[in-house]
Amino acid sequence: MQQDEEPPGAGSDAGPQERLDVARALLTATTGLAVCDLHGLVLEAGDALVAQLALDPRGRKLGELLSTPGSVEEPLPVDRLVEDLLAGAEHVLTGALVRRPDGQDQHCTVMMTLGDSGGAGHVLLVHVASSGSSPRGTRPGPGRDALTGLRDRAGAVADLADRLAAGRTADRPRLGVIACDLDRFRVVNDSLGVEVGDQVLATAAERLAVGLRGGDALARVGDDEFLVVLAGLTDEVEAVDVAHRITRSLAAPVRVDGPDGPQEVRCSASTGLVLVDLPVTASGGGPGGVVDAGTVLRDAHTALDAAKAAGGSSCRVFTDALRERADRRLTVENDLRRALQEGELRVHYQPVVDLRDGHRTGFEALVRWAHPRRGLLLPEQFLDVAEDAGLVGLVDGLVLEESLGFLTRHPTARVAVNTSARCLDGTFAPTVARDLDRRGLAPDRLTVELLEGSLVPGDPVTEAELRDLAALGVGVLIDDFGTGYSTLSYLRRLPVTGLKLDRSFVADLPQDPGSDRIAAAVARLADDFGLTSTCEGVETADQARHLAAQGWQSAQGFHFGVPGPEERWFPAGAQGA
Ligand SMILES: Nc1nc2c(ncn2[C@@H]2O[C@H](COP(=O)(O)OP(=O)(O)OP(=O)(O)O)[C@@H](O)[C@H]2O)c(=O)[nH]1
Repeated sequence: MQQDEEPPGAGSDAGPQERLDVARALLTATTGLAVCDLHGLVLEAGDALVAQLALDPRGRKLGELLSTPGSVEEPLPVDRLVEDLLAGAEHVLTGALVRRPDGQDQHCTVMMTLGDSGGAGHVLLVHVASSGSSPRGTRPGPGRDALTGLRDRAGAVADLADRLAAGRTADRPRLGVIACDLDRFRVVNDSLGVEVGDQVLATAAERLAVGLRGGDALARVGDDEFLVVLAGLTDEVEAVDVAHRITRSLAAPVRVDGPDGPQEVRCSASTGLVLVDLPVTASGGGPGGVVDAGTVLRDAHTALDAAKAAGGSSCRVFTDALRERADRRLTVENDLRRALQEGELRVHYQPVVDLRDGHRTGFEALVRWAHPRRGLLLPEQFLDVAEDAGLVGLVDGLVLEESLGFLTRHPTARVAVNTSARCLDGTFAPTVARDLDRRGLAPDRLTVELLEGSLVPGDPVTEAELRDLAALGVGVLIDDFGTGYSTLSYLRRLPVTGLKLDRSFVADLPQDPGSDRIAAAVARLADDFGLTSTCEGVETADQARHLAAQGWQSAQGFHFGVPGPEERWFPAGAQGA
């Protein structure tokens, strides 16, 4: 990683917020201070640094005392960092290992600035902020993550359990535990390679370390997941502030050494915070009752899931209401797994008509759950749970299979199926091609509808899947058009064949002038791009006439027919569209 070329947060172009964050980190961290000459020779050292290093560093070179985070053998490249400062950077910031003579190496964050020695030129001001240590030191090995040098999951859980068992003290009544996970990190790996992914992970670890105070701990507990334990909290606001600061600092671009040279990568993170009232005694019984590490981690995760569900790059604090919601989701998830096995999911079909003459051009396939107790459930009552639980592939696969059967039984029909972008994992297009071929179906009788908001811009796997589908002749339609983000860039980049206007722009037609202008503009856009145009949620003849006059080609909605089972459209023995 090029972390020493210009470390994250370094440079004279650091924004005011970032400078404030750095200043705050220094004020709150257990910081060792040293004054060095420009070759890194330590001239003066504070007591905290002497304690951190377990020796008196005066007269020694920084490179002997500090190494790069990944390798204890590799001295911190002090000369390079000083060069950045001399070139104008306000400060440089990097992760490092403190190499202690007792072998108890410590992960730390080093910040350097230039100071004025008062006539004798510049000196180097060095701040070494400790970011947690291991009983066995930070050399990658058991209990340590090899990439970042941080504690691994097992080490983090053991540390948390120890802290909970130790209970509260007057100045440490609470713990704050933050689960932090990078957003859509897979895309970085897939598009730029795992080496760049590693650089992003290492930078995230460094940025997290900067925000730590004495006694706090940081660990890498999963692929792209970190755990921060904030010790000695008296105030809830303090913890929320740290969580927000982490979210903000990770949202800043990361400079990496990419396949085509240096570049910036953006990979935000979501955070979930849980506040734990520590028990009065080791056996529990304090205001928070008995708390175990597993429960705390589960609650932090529940908050993290809520932050992810809010779209990422955000922070959520755990509450009992979140727990109840998570429990309810788990119940629905288990029920859905059973329903999939017992064949309770059904496909209904809603007609799509040509707006010019009202003839039926095809159907949209819509999943329903014939729940034994709750009746017929609509997709919005269970699909988000299916997405979260990784079941959406099974649901979409079932709808696709049923729809292909429908096309086989009704040779002139066309059908559009909804597909989660999550299913575009490299296997979708080949599966569709094989299934169409097996049934002898023309590909242009099938359209795949993708929710605009579920598409990840720039994901090469998704883009390749869409290209393969389009090359096959399958329609690719952006559903709920106008509600997601990066819409226009999709039209430019992706082989989309059609747009479906979201029902929210249809609901207030023809009276609402805003909806009217949007609908008209999107119709023109579709026309200009040579795309098919469909509107959904058409409920009145007035709306249908208005949309037809704007140039929309086709429509669906209660005005033309509510979704129903196959038999409604094709009574026994009937065929065709
Ligand atoms: N570069 C790199 N990648 C890793 C490492 N360990 C795991 N990964 C990858 O990290 C990715 C983790 O992705 P997920 O957490 O499933 O998903 P995500 O893309 O971050 O999506 P969300 O968390 O839902 O926002 C996977 O692609 C793993 O292969 C590692 O040490 N280095």
